[in-house]
Amino acid sequence: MPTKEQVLEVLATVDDPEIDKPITELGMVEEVVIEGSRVGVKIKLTVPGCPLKDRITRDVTNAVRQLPGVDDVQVAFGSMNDDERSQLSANLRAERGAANPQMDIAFASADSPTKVIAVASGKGGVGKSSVTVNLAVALAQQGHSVGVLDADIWGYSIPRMLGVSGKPVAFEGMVMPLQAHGCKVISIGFFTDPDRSVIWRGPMLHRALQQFLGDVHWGELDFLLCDLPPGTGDIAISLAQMLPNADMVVVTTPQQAAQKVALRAGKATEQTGMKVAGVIENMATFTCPDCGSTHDVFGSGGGQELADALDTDLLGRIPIDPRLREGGDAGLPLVLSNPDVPASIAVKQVAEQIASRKRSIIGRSLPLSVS
Ligand SMILES: Nc1ncnc2c1ncn2[C@@H]1O[C@H](COP(=O)(O)OP(=O)(O)OP(=O)(O)O)[C@@H](O)[C@H]1O
Repeated sequence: MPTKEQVLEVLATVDDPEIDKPITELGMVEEVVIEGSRVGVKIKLTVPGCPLKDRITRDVTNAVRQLPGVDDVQVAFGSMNDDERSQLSANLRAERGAANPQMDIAFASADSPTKVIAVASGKGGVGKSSVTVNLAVALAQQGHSVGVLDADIWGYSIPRMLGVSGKPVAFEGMVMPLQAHGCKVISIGFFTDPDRSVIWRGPMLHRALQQFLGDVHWGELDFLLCDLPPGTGDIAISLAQMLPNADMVVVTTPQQAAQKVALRAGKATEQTGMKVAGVIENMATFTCPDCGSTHDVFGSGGGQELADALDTDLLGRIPIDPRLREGGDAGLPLVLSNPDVPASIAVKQVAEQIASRKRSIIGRSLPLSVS
C-alpha cells in the first residue's frame, strides 16, 4: 500500500496545464485518500468548470498509477475559494517580480530571460502572421518555451493559423494563455465576437497590449513573438515603449515596392529605440512541383536590399509554397505538416539563428568596469 508521501511525491510531477507549475506547489491537492490499492485524489481547480479537467484527470491518474501497489485511481474536483485564488494570484505575480501588479511587465526588466521579438512588415499580406506562427512552432520544436502575442488587434489571424479557439481562463485579474502546438497564445480574437470588427484607437490599443503583456500569466518563456499589425502605427510605438529591449524582425516580399514600405517600418525603430534583429524575405522563389522550374513571382533581391538598408542581416528566404497557405487555413503550420519541404527548412534555419543569438548573449559579461 503506498503512503501519502509517495502519492504527493508523484503528484509533484503533475503540472497544471495552464499555469505550468506542479499542482502540489500551487496548492491544488486538497485531499489524498488511500484504501488498500485504491487511491483517491481531490483537486482544487483554480476556477470552477476549468476546461482542462480531463487533462488533469489523465495526468494525475497516470502519475499515481505508476506507484507499486496501486490498482485504481479516482480523481475528484473542487475549486479554490476566493482567498485561495487571491493568494495564488499574489504568489504568481510576486514570482514574476511585479512590484506594481496591475501595471508591471516582467518582460521589460533588464534581467528578463525572455527575448521578445516583434514581427513587423511594411504592408499587409506579405506573410508576417504566417512567418510568426511557423517561427514560433519551429522554436518550440527546438525545445524553447514560446509565447505568441497576437498584437494585430484589428486584423488578428493567429488563432486561425494555430488552430486554437476558446475563452482563456481568468482569475483575480490574471489571464491564462491558450496552448497550441507547444506555444502559449493570446489574441484579441479569444475575447471578441469573430463577426464584429475591433475598431479601437490609440489608448485602447495601448491598454490591450499592456494587459496582454502584464496580466497574462506567460510563465517562464524563452521567446515571446509579437505579431504586429502592418506599418508603423500605434501598436508598434506602444510595444517599443513598454518593451525597450525587444528586437524587431521585418518581413518583406522580394519586390521593390514592398521592400521600400518595409524600410519605413524598420527605420521607425530608430525613433522608438527598438533594435532590428534581421529581415526575413517571404514568398521568395516558387518552384513548380511538376517540372521543377523556378519563378521569381514577386521579383528577387528585396530581402537582401532591405537588410543592407537597415544595416542588419537577412535571416532567411522562405519560398512560396501553397501548402503554407493551406496549413495556415487549417490551423496546422507548415513546419508541422510538412517539416522537410524547403519553406519549412528555411523557417527552421531562421529559428536556429535567432536561438543561437540568444544563447550568445546569455552568460556574456557586461562591459562594465569599476572605476
Ligand atoms: N511563403 C508563402 N507561400 C504561400 N503562401 C503564403 C506564404 N506566406 C504567406 N502566404 C499566404 O499569404 C496570405 C497572407 O499571409 P499573412 O496573413 O501571413 O500575411 P500578413 O502579412 O500577416 O497579412 P496582414 O498583415 O494583412 O495580417 C495568406 O493567405 C498566407 O497563407
